[in-house]
Amino acid sequence: MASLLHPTPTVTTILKHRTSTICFFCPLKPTNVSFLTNTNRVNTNTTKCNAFFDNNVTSGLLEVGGDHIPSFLRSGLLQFQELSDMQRWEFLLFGGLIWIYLTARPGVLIGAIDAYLFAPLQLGFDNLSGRRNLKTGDFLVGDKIGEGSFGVVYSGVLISKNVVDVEEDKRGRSKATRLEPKSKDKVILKKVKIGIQGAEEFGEFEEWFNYRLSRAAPETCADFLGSFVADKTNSQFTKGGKWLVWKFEGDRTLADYMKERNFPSNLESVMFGRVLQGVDSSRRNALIIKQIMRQIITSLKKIHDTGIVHRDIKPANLVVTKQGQIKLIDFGAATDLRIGKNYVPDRTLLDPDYCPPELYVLPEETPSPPPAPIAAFFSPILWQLNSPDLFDTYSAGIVLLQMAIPTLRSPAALKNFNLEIKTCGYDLKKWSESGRGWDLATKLISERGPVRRGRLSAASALRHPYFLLGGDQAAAVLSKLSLSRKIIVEGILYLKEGTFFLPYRFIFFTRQQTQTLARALGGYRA
Ligand SMILES: Nc1ncnc2c1ncn2[C@@H]1O[C@H](COP(=O)(O)OP(=O)(O)OP(=O)(O)O)[C@@H](O)[C@H]1O
Repeated sequence: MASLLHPTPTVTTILKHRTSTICFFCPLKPTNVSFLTNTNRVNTNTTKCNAFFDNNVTSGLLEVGGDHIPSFLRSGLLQFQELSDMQRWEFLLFGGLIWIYLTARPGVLIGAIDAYLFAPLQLGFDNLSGRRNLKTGDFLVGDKIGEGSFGVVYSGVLISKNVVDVEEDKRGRSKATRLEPKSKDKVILKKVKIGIQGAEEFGEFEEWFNYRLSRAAPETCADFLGSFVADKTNSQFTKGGKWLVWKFEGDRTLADYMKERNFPSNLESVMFGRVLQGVDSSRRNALIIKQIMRQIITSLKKIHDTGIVHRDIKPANLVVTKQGQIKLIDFGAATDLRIGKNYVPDRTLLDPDYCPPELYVLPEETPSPPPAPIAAFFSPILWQLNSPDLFDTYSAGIVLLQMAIPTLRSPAALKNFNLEIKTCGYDLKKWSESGRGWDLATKLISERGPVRRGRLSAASALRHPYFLLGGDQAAAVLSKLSLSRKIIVEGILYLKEGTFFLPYRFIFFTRQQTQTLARALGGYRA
């Protein structure tokens, strides 16, 4: 049954013809039609919808085929019809605004539906299907592949009778070395550390985020299989220890690919299924990077739509699947700002190399979240005011830069870059111009042009802003000064431009030294 607002004349109609919903304007040919005005029901036999207008029905509810409209809906619609045009517009406007608010990011309405309907349904379904009844004996733990502050990550296999023959060695330990497991049975197991402060809470959060995303945006992250608590102690398990389990999504992360010299070409056939033909290599590289970036940003958009900010976006947390999908992993630092999950105002969980300058996902003065329903109700306002999602997009920007600039791929180079970009006030354009001399390089490396010019001479190159903003010169001059002069100069460098006459007057720099320092100031100030 559907309600349709009738444009002219002003009639609100509900039409139902047996089982199918129909439109007032369609060339319906019902028989045995009854329609209900505000006051009475009129039965008629007609062959066309439009015939109702001929019967002077300009307002009322229409029932076709003898079906009855539920009384609450009928009374609601009748009340709506009794409103003046102005009141109807007001009603619609108010309803529209409420709808916009409830559906605006991070989605109060869909979040409530998820929490009160989908989550319990998932729990019930998983319990019935046995998905939530994972046990210690279901897994064989293999090699350790990573370790964070709160967990240790292992590869492993889900024991399935058809796939792996489990044998016991002389000491009674399980062994599964004789049969290769099928890739679909490979899993990743994360053991939550025991006795480390915050580890247990971290495990709970990571589990919660994985379940939430498995409902809201499953394609963005690794397939979460569930968790279990070890029920015995042996060489692999400690009784009472919590384990989280994911499907094995791929044996390398973006960080692993980026470490190789031939990145990004090493991802070409993974991303595109084949080697791109007829495209020159630099363009091919650009296409691969663009594809990776598109996937990262698309996944971020999806998780942000649910109110989740990952807070640890970096190449090591992006698994590349065999099908060329980039999947987000490691949601231990994530926060759901729809309900304030894993949000502690003054706590920042971050990798300093990928973290934005603001350090916090919300301003530090943001209070601790209230109970979930209240937090959820106010979350669109919080989101609009603070745009917490931009925390992740900064990290994604760093990933893009590392992919595009090979010299930024090593951890040391990235640290250096972070210092430089801080000095440039996080102005990447300034960084590329002053620090890297990009503009100068483009003017030095170019064709001569028709009159054998078109490239900078050494003299003009020295006048280029790259050299004028010479932090190197400031450092060189400073290194030759006595300590007392150094302190004064440091102090002056700290002040704004226009105070340079001071060293000239009082500490007898040569004019040239003063000018050099003045020029250097822009580049030196740390
Ligand atoms: N679903 C998966 N499929 C394949 N590999 C995975 C999967 N999940 C994790 N890994 C691998 O395990 C490594 C560690 O995982 P994860 O980052 O979640 O653990 P962690 O303990 O938080 O480590 P860290 O804090 O160092 O990031 C990843 O870098 C990746 O190589």
